[in-house]
Amino acid sequence: MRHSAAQTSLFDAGPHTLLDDAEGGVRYCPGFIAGQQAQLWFEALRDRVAWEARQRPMYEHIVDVPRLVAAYRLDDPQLPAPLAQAQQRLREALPAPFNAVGLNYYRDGRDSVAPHNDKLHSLVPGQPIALLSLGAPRRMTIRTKQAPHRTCHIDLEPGSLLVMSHASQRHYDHGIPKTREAVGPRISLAFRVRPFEPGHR
Ligand SMILES: O=C(O)CCC(=O)C(=O)O
Ligand SMILES: [Fe+2]
Repeated sequence: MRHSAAQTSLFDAGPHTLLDDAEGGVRYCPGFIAGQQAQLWFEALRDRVAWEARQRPMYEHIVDVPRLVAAYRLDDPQLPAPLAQAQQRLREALPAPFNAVGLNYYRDGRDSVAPHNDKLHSLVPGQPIALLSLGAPRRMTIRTKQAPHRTCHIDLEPGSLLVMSHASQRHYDHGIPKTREAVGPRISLAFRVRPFEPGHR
């Protein structure tokens, strides 16, 4: 890891190591972005991103993906300002050469993401995934893939950053379960290092 004043401030914000492995495991940093800033980014992205409602096959049916999504390459000239600013903040804190961001918009407690690991073939080995949370808090469940399953729950607060190692994707699944509790809307930004081919858009 690179050492810089900005990186020290990441650690000053009080990261918690939830799981450990040779690549940094899974770390949670509350207050990575100030609350007011997180709220402004939430509102701007909610209102300006061209959110997509997707469908996917499940067994012999086609089902709605239970959240709205969007994705950008970070070199996109149309990149919304909050994403460029968030990328800059990440660059101060982590050495990873993030080049892509996936956005998830959970409108209410019925929206969710099923337990999964991020697709390893579309990630550069050794590079982390950084999840920045905006809007209402939601609970994430992280679970060992192998029995006996060990489960950890973490409430992802607005302005928090969750950094997951590439290695952690092989051994753990993560998801945002549905909840019957009255929860407000949440947007997550998943910054990744993708193996884009030169010239590919
Ligand atoms: O919303 C989150 O915090 C998790 C999103 C996620 O796991 C993903 O986009 O792959
Ligand atoms: Fe994921």
